[in-house]
Amino acid sequence: MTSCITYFRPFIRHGKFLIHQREVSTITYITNFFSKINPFIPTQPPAIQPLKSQRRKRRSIDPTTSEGILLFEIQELTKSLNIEKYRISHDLIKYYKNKEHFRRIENLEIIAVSSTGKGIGIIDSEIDLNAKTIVVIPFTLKGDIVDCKIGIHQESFAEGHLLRIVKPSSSRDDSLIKCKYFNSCAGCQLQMLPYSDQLEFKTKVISNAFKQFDFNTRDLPIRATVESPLQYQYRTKLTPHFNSNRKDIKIGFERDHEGRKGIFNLNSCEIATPILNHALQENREELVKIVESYKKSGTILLRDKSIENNIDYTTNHKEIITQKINNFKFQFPAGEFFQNNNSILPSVISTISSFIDKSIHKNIIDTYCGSGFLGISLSDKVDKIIGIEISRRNLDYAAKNAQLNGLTNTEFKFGSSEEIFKDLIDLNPQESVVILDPSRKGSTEDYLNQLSNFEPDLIVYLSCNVFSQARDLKYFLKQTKNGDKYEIQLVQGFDFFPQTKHIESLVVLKHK
Ligand SMILES: C[S@@+](CC[C@H](N)C(=O)[O-])C[C@H]1O[C@@H](n2cnc3c(N)ncnc32)[C@H](O)[C@@H]1O
Repeated sequence: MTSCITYFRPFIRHGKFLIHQREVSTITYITNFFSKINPFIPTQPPAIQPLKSQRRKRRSIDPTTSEGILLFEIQELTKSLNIEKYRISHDLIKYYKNKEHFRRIENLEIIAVSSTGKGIGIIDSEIDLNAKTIVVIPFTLKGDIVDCKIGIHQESFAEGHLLRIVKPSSSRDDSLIKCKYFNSCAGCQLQMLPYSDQLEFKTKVISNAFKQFDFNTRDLPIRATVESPLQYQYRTKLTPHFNSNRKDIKIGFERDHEGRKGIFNLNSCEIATPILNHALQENREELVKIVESYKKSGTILLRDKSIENNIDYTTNHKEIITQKINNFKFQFPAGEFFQNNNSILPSVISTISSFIDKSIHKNIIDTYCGSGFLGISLSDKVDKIIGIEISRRNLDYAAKNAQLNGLTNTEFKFGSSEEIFKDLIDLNPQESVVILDPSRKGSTEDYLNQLSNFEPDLIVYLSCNVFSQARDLKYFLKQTKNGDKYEIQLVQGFDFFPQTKHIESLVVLKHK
């Protein structure tokens, strides 16, 4: 009995909850049960330890990651709601991590949606009846009333798992959901939201990102997010995971369902192109054969290689893929980076084009150039394109793609983007456009300082992580030598990834 009391102690003190939601936790049952059979079980909560002694040194959290974004947005929300005390005891974090205890909450109202695409609700803390616990619940919208169970506790919030929508938000339309795995698969977050609302959500994410990095968003030219012509069936590459158990092979994605994790079998993905769905369904035996040849878990590549009337896919990382965007052809190895949603690429190119003035701009410096997609697509706007890329395989294809499209005005260099600036001494900065399109983590201070010293007339920053983009732009504008000589002329999202929380963001800066 003593060990039972020790085991349940953190919860027994909360046999009585004074909360707005009706709580039906297993703990309540257990507490009631033990209270009945053992009168020595304390009915009053023991004194709560002073905050100070419970506080651990906070690890530093990268503000451009999901965790950092949530932390910032939760702080903003609690400030706006005047909730001074929201916390989770570290004893409880440890407890939840070690034992699988779930607390069930009924009729919880979702009061906001974070830029991570997850809804946020507030419940009373389990450790301190005067404090609140923030709950973050995937697949929910502002205004939904839900039943959920509370799982693992993180430092600033608890993970909630949706059990049931009790009353839907006025924005929710579940008839729009096309995928049978929606609510279970971690891939898409927004299928229940009408597409125009998805675009609005993404514009707000962009605004949140700039706000997080101290921009006054009212002064920024943030334009409405550009829609994707294809809202389903657009993804040209999938990388399903497989497990290590060869007797029960599963090929699919990470589950995100009622707190259960792990890979689940998936034989369709509504956002992927039809040929990739064919691979997942009809050609599943082929995929299983490939997986059988591996000993461990991993991912399998599915790359759409359809072009014109030739509809096909490959699983071979080295196979050379050809894609046609506008009037240009691009080749690259199937396992290397290429943009994933071809349908929206022409509108990105035409937006960037609209800022390039043939009478002023003579050079484009395409940094983080991959296989040359941006520079080559804009090659008819200027006299010279110089690209730089850190992946040798991508770089080789940038040079080959220039040839494939009959271009003679390009030069592609191998190296890290910071190294390009020393080679630009012969170029007139006032005639130059610098494009940067780094990966999720963004650029570096070294790069941004050199960019500022070079002082090009136009800077075009395309990013799949608007939070690292906003961080970089804050640094560039405020902390580099010539940053204050630039003004932001455009901030615009492009919906490269409909039905998901992701957004591609384009920012254009012009020398004043
Ligand atoms: C988001 S992709 C963009 C590629 C290209 N702009 C496109 O649209 O296809 C980012 C590229 O940056 C490259 N990269 C990453 N770090 C780099 C660095 N320090 N210097 C140069 N290229 C880098 C990656 O290999 C990848 O090809």
